[in-house]
Amino acid sequence: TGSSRPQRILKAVQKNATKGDPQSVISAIDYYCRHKEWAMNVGDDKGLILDSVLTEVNPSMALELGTYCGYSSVRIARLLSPNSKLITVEFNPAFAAIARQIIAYAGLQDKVTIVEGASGDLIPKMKERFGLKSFDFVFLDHWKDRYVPDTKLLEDCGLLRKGTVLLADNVICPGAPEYLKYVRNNPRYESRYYPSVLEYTKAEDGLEKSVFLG
Ligand SMILES: O=C(NC/C=C/[C@H]1O[C@@H](Sc2ccncc2)[C@H](O)[C@@H]1O)c1cc([N+](=O)[O-])cc(O)c1O
Ligand SMILES: [Mg+2]
Repeated sequence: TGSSRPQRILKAVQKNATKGDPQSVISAIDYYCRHKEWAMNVGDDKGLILDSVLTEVNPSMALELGTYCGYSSVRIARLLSPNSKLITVEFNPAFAAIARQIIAYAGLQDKVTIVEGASGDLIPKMKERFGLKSFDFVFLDHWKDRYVPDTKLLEDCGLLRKGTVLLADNVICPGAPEYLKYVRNNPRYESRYYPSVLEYTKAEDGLEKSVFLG
């Protein structure tokens, strides 16, 4: 039994990045996944769009669905203001364990809370568990068939407020057609598509930004 891809990504971070330097962690993962072994991080092309939306929103409370190795957790948390927080939800304990180490290596452990479990189970418990009113920003990057049910769940649990920004990865590749239909035909959302490429490839992909109108 050899190592897993997430374990090899962690090794590449420990070998090539500087402890406490989030940008070097991001660059180390991007280099490894572009030149050695592809992995499903949002990546450097779509990452620049994520960065620009985050800078615009400047969220106090951010939610990420689908942590994987923590690449986008680091991208998000490095741009948060002091006292702002990211909650990231991960279903697979092995992935969560790697992500925790990568987030800590970047020095961002005080800004990021990784919760292990399924988004569908955890979203209804978030208000009570974290004493929060609502999220200012949500990054969707988990199972693509969970984008619509979890968006509806966030609405129903009162976790979205007027102006909350949802940003969804992979709306073209692998694709989230039901989600695009849901947010684009819904008067409660103002949506915009940001064209880009699938991480580390030339295939078409993009991010959908949707503002909840309340
Ligand atoms: O499948 C993709 N992403 C699914 C991601 C899933 C991640 O989220 C949880 S599932 C979960 C987490 C929380 N709650 C419930 C379930 C998994 O353990 C994984 O860490 C994907 C695929 C490609 N691709 O090119 O094939 C490219 C991408 O950028 C992708 O994001
Ligand atoms: Mg993705």
